[in-house]
Amino acid sequence: MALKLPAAFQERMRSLLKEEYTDFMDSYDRVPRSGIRVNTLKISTEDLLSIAPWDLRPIPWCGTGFYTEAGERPGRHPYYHAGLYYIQEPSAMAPVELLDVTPGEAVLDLCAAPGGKSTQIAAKLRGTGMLVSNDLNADRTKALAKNIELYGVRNAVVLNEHPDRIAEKFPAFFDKILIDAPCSGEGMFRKDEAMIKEWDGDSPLKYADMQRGILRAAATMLRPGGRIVYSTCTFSPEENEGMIAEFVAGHPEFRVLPVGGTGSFAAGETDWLKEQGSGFGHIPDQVWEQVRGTARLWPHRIEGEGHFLAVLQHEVDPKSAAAAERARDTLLSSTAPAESADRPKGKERPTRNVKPVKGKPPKKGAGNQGEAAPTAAYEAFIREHLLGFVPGGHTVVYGSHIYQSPLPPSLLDGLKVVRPGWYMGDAKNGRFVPAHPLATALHPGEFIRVIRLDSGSGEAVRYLKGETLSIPGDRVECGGEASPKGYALVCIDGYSAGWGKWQEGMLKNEYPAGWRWTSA
Ligand SMILES: C[S@@+](CC[C@H](N)C(=O)[O-])C[C@H]1O[C@@H](n2cnc3c(N)ncnc32)[C@H](O)[C@@H]1O
Repeated sequence: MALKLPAAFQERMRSLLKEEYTDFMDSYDRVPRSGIRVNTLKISTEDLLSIAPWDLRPIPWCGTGFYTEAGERPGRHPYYHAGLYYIQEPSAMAPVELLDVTPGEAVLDLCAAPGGKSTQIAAKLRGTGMLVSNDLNADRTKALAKNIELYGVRNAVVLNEHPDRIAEKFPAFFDKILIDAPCSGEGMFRKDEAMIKEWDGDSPLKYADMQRGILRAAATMLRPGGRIVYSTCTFSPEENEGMIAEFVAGHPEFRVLPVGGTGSFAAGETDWLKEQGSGFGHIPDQVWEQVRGTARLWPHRIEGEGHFLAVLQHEVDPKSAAAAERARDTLLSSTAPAESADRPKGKERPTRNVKPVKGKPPKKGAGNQGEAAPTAAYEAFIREHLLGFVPGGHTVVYGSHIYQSPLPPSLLDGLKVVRPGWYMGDAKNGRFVPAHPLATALHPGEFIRVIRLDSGSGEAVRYLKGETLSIPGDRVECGGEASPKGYALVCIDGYSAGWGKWQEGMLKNEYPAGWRWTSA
C-alpha cells in the first residue's frame, strides 16, 4: 500500500471492522472512483446521456449520478462550463437523495461549501421554494456562490454564518436541513492525502464537539414533521453513530429512519462504542437500536469513498405543526427592509466574480411596502428581454447590485450575506447591466436574443476563452420584433453559458474573466 496511514488510525479500524479489516485495507490499493451528477435544472438525465461523449455507468444510490472512467475529463468539456453536470465523488451523492426534497420546500444546507450537495438540492427543488446555503468559512463561500451560479440556481441565498446565528432568525422554519458536517475526513484518505496529515488521534473528539453544536442549532430550525440528514465522510463512530445516539437520546421527538443494512448501505456500528464505553452519557437500548438504522458506505463494499448517513425524522405534533406554519407565514410576509446585512468579514479580497454583497442595504420605507425600490432600468430590461416569465421573489438592491431573493430582506437583517438571491445585474447611471448568473440560469426560450454555438465547432471553446467571435446576423435568433443588436444569451448545444453583445456581425464576449477556459 503506497499510502502511509497513521498507526493509531489503523488500530481503530482493525477494532471496528474485525474480520473485514483486510478487505478494507485492500481498498487503499484501488483507484478512487469519480462521478458526475446531472444538473437537471439545465438538462434532463436522458438528454445528457444522449449527448455526453463518455461511458457513463449509473451510481446505484443516485438516479442522476454516473461513474466516469479513468482518463475521461468531464471538467474539460464545454458542457461543464454550461453547468450541465457537477463533478462529485459518488458516495457524496447519497445524503441529498435521503433528504427527500420536494418542490416548494424551504431547505437549509448548513455546511454547504463548495456546494456539491446544495446544487443537488436545488435541482430537486426545480426552481421553487427556497434553498439557504451556508458555510462558516468565508473563503469557501466564494466557491459555493460560484457553483450556485454556474449551475443556474435561481432560488438560493448564500450565507457565511455560525449556525447559532441563523437559528436566531429562523426558528422552526425549514422543511429539510442537511448537515454535511465538518469531520476528521477519514473516509477521504484514499482520495485526498492531505486529509491524512491533518488527522491525529484527537481529531474524532474535536470534531464531535463541533458536530454536537451544529446538530443542536439545526434541531431548533426544523419545522415539526421535518427531516434532518446528517452526514460525514469519516469512519470514527464518535462522529457518527455516537453523535446520533446522543442527539436522539436528548431529542425524543426525533426518530432515526432506518436506511442502513440494505443494498449499498451497511448498517450503523453500535457495538464498538458500547465496548469502548461510549463516552456519550447514558444511551437507552432502544436508542442504540434505532442507531443501527443509520448507514455506512464502506469503500471495500461499494464503488465510492467512506461515508456515514443518518436520517432524523421529526415526529409531528399537530398543534406545534400548525403553530410553526403560522409563525413561518408571518416571517415570510414580513416586508420590512434589511437594515444591516453585513458583508462577510473574511480577510481575503473576493475574487472578481464571486463577491460578497456590497453597498448599503435598502433604507427603511423605500419602495413598495418598505421593500427596496427596483430600479427603473432593471424593470425595463426584464420587461423588454425576458420572454414568458417575470422573476419571482423579492427584489433586493445592495449598492448597484440587484438580486431576486426567495426571502424578504428583513429575514437576512444582521446576517453575513454572500448572496441574498439570484444576482440579476447592476444598475449604473440609469443603465442596467445583466450579471453572468442571470444568463446561466436562463433557458434559450426565456431570452429575446439567442446565439447558438456548437460544442464541436471550436467556437464554443473560443467563446469560453473570452474571444470576440464573428457571427453573421442571421445566426442571432430574435424573439418578436427585436433587432439582433444587443445582449444575446450564448448557448452551447442549446444550453446557456453566458452573455455576449452582438453588433454588426461581431459578438463582444461578456464571459467573465474568472470563469474562462484556461487550457490550450
Ligand atoms: C464536508 S464539508 C461540506 C461539503 C459540502 N456539503 C459539499 O457537498 O460540497 C464541511 C463544511 O463545513 C464547514 N464548517 C465547518 N464548521 C462549520 C460550522 N460550525 N458551521 C457551518 N459550517 C461549518 C466547512 O467550512 C466545510 O466547508
